[in-house]
Amino acid sequence: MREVEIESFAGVDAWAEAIAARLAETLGGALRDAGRAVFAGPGGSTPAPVYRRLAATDLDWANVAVTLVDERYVPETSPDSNARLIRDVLLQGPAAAARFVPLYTPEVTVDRAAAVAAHALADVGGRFDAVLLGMGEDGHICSMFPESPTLKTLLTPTLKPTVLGVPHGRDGLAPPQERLSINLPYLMSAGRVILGLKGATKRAVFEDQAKGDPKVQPIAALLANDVPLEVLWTEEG
Ligand SMILES: O=C1O[C@H](COP(=O)(O)O)[C@@H](O)[C@H](O)[C@H]1O
Repeated sequence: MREVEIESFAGVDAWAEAIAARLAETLGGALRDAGRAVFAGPGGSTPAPVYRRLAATDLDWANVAVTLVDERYVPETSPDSNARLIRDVLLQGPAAAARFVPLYTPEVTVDRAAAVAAHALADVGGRFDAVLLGMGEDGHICSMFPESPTLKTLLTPTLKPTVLGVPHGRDGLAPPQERLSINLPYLMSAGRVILGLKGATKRAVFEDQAKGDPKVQPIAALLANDVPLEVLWTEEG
């Protein structure tokens, strides 16, 4: 199991600034090398300060594709929509020129929507240059939830990068939502993966889960496989 240093920052501003700068550096490098770049980020309560700073970065956003690492199976009109957060906070200012690739489409089933999303991500190269992750207090990243029936498949390192449908269960939302999630191979093939953590509880959860079973614990799976992971933490929750 690989050791990854947890980099600590004094306050949310310094933490968000550092994450946004690293994401922008990696996206800028991909734009220079390939003329295009792909970013994938989370929803939830953590990323907004990072998205606000990244949105204002001077990048060739017209050649950047922005997508999600996971999505609740709800339309963007729902307050639970991760796409809504991306549109409201990241795709603003200079970053409004980016191409957004949502994961949610209204299909007959969540699995059909996952297949459509997998195709859409393949259409923008099937690989992410820069990824931002959040983590729930149960140790989930993306929509890789403990005891979820799709967890082992999502964490299987030998599959191709794809998007899977996740049945509703322990996501903490009321009512629980079906989900769409990228799988671990998408993180293994990424150029850079930054996990942003806030608060003492999440740091303790990360350190505990890092010692877990990579077949069923997402943090352990990140460390047991070749994910280019950096962990940035601030005490301020
Ligand atoms: O439900 C989700 O949870 C995780 C963690 O959310 P946070 O509020 O603790 O930051 C998030 O990364 C994911 O995108 C989201 O769908």
